[in-house]
Amino acid sequence: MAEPIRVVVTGAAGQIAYSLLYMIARGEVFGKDQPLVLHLLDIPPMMGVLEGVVMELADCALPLLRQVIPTADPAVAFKDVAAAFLVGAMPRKEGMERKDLLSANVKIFKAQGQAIDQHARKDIKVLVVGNPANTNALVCSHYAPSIPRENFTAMTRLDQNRATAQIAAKLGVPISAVKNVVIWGNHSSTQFPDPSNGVAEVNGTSKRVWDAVNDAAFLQGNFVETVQKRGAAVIAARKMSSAMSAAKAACDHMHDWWHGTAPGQFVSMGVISDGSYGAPKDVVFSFPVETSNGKWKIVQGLQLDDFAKSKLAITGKELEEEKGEAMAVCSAD
Ligand SMILES: NC(=O)C1=CN([C@@H]2O[C@H](COP(=O)(O)OP(=O)(O)OC[C@H]3O[C@@H](n4cnc5c(N)ncnc54)[C@H](O)[C@@H]3O)[C@@H](O)[C@H]2O)C=CC1
Ligand SMILES: O=C(O)CCC(=O)C(=O)O
Repeated sequence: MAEPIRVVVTGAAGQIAYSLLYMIARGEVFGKDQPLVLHLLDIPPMMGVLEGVVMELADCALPLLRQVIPTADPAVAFKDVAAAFLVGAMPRKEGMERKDLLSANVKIFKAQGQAIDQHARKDIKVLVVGNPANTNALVCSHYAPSIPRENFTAMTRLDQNRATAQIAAKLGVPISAVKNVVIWGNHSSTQFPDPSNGVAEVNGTSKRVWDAVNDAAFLQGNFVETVQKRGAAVIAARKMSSAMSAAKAACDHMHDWWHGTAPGQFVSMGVISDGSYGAPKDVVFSFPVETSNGKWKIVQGLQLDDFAKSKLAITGKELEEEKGEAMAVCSAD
């Protein structure tokens, strides 16, 4: 069996972590033959709750879990870690936009970027989940200059999973029959869920999602809005933000980054933009990517119509504004 790897989850006493830790420790992300040492970071007042999570992890009797290190010290949490799930941040309440969290949350990601820079492995893979996820990932990378910028990513896989589920339901096919419906831009209500390169297996035949659904008004209207506003709909219903589905999406994201995507499969990841498809450069923008050997590559050559281009422009503008605001907050600190 392989040597254990160290994996950190921040916000480890929170609701997403409660689902996420079990999935990671069962081997659903790094593999069923990859032993793990789990580092659990939370803030000092949550250490009592975290102790309960540690007890439960022990009581799960998971063969791959070699050690659990609960801590409130980022230096301990990030020491020698190969992968980081940065979940710990304040969630929004009903009526707020995710960017309303920016001033409180970016400072967390500045401090954690600095700790990653000093203590983590230089090939660490960082997934930022805490909102506003794209801009937090940008800030985190900015304060970890010794680590390549492509090692910092933000989660838009939940949005992709939501979009895929909406299309599958519309067509009355299983989720596994729908592929390559992707998310562009920000994990916010300006994101653009794009079915135009999606394919679906319907009655044994592979079709473009666009042709299979055959309802442009739905694909450019209700579908887009439902995915954009799904997080808010869950908050309105649950009075708490999505957690089980967020944990599942975090596992999907890291799994595909770690192990690679299947040939021809696109997944959505917030990654540092090189300006592809006219997106602003140097913001963390969600693109369709393919992954192999632990690296992601933006899928090139997809066609964007005028509708799609206008949506990318809106979400790109929002990311540039968030970047300006975040950097101002961080430099005022
Ligand atoms: N990107 C995405 O698709 C999604 C992002 N989110 C975001 O994930 C974040 C976490 O959500 P939940 O787990 O539901 O929240 P939660 O409030 O249940 O848990 C957050 C945990 O983070 C901890 N925390 C706060 N500051 C910290 C710090 N400096 N270091 C370490 N831990 C810290 C808190 O003490 C708490 O235990 C929120 O910002 C939420 O908006 C949630 C769902 C989807
Ligand atoms: O919507 C939120 O603010 C919290 C959870 C989230 O980001 C989501 O469900 O997409």
